Amino acid sequence: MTELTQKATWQALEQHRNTLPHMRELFSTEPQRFNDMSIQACGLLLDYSKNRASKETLSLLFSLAKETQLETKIKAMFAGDIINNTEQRAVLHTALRAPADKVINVDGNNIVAEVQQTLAKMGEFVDSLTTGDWKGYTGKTITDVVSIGIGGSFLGPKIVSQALRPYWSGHLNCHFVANVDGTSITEKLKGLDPQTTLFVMSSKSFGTQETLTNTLTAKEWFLSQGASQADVAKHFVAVSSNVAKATEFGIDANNIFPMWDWVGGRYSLWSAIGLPIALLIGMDNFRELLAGAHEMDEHFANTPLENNMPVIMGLFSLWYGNFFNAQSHVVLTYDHYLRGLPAYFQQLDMESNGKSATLNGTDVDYSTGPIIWGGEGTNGQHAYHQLLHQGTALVPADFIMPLNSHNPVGEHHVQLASNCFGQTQALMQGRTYEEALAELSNSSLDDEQKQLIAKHKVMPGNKPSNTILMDKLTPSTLGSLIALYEHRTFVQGAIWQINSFDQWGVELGKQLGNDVLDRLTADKDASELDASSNNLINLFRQGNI
Ligand SMILES: O=P(O)(O)OC[C@H]1O[C@H](O)[C@H](O)[C@@H](O)[C@@H]1O
Repeated sequence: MTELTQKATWQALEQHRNTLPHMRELFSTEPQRFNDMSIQACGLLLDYSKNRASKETLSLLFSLAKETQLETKIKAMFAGDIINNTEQRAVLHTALRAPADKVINVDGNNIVAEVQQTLAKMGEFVDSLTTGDWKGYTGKTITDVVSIGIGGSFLGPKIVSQALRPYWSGHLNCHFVANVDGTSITEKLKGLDPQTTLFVMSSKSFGTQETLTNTLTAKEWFLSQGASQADVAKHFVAVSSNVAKATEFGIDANNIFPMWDWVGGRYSLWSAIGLPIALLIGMDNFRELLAGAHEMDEHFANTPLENNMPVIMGLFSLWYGNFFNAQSHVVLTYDHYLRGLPAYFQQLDMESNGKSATLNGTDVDYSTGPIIWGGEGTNGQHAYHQLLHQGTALVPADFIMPLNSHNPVGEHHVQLASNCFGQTQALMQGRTYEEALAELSNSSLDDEQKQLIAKHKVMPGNKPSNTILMDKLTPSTLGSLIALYEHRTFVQGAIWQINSFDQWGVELGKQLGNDVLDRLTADKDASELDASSNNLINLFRQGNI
């Protein structure tokens, strides 16, 4: 057994789990529950009252957080300690949104100054593109930006740009290419004019196969349409921590925006990786996004655990994963602009906390990161909510909704809100057999049929959810919301004593993929591989089944 599961508090939580009454009962005996179990910070309200928790639960969970030195670990992250121990790196995405006068030293350099310089460089670039000063090789204004990147160098900019659609301020449009599947770039390039298209190649390492291949294809397309090699500088810029490699690739050194190894890919939208966002919403709004995230950083770093939003959310997720065997967590956004957020949180959390070894290499004997999934309300209500309500798996849910819509047409928003709140209520209270039977009292069914149908209409309830509200979706509230989930991920990783900032699990597939590529392209024999891989390779070479 690991130290964590041996802790008296851990064991007390295990005992305590079975003593909790149904949430219906908790609500009926605690009229103050919403007041006691909701907090406001950074433009967000978190209602966590619809959780399987009493005062004792909370007190045990906070004790666990304290005993696992969560507060010390939070301080260590903000101070730039080398908390990513397997890569010997600091973890400082928070420095990307720190105020300009803050000093955070890494290896003797004040990184906040470097961050500010890069933001200024981004600002100049955004200005020159949005004013139309930056011209393409035939003197035309740039109208389209194609962002090429994958993983953390793709999803953040894409989802945030989508979420902040009401803030797009200029004439630019932005397209995203990530997958190495040639269809992705081919379809994106259709209809684009090389004279008015600019490519932003985003790769922290500048070594990612998909991004290099897509950029080469983009460059070939560009050159094949009449542009010359000398014109590339006006149409290709890069964001990378590997400036040398980017220059070698042919990107003009003046057009490379730096990032740093103390920013993890999935935490990097706040850096120059966010350039596509800034191009669409303007630099002032981009700075608002950073300010919102910074506000959440301050809240996380300085608020006692008991009132700390990311801590509370992290602890509840751990509560269900470790003590109720919940294997997944659903994020339900009741806002069409936020429809991509579940995928973003999926990348953030699953790449961070999908680990099985503790920091010192011991195997864990408890669940770590859950499967994060989700979608847009109300669509999901007509699909997978059935399982949330009556399935055998326990799936804790987060409901996210702005109180005011950017598109207040007719009755839409009030209907959206009624669905959102109605769902959390149904999950919590459920429907008993007696209630279901009573609902059928006026039907023409005979008693036997009524009893059968009533049985199928029973909903156990007691299904946990958090509700997160904001006045309106703005760059600032979105910044706070994303930072909230970043820190929630940190809280869980810290208690589980895992490294939330490396991703060794993605390496083997890449390595073997490269080996397979050799076998597919160089006709290298594959018979020494397992029979399945060997046959699949042969079928691909053959080109038909
Ligand atoms: O930005 P890059 O170096 O191109 O990396 C792109 C992505 O690929 C890697 O395999 C990781 O799984 C991601 O964390 C990373 O964001």
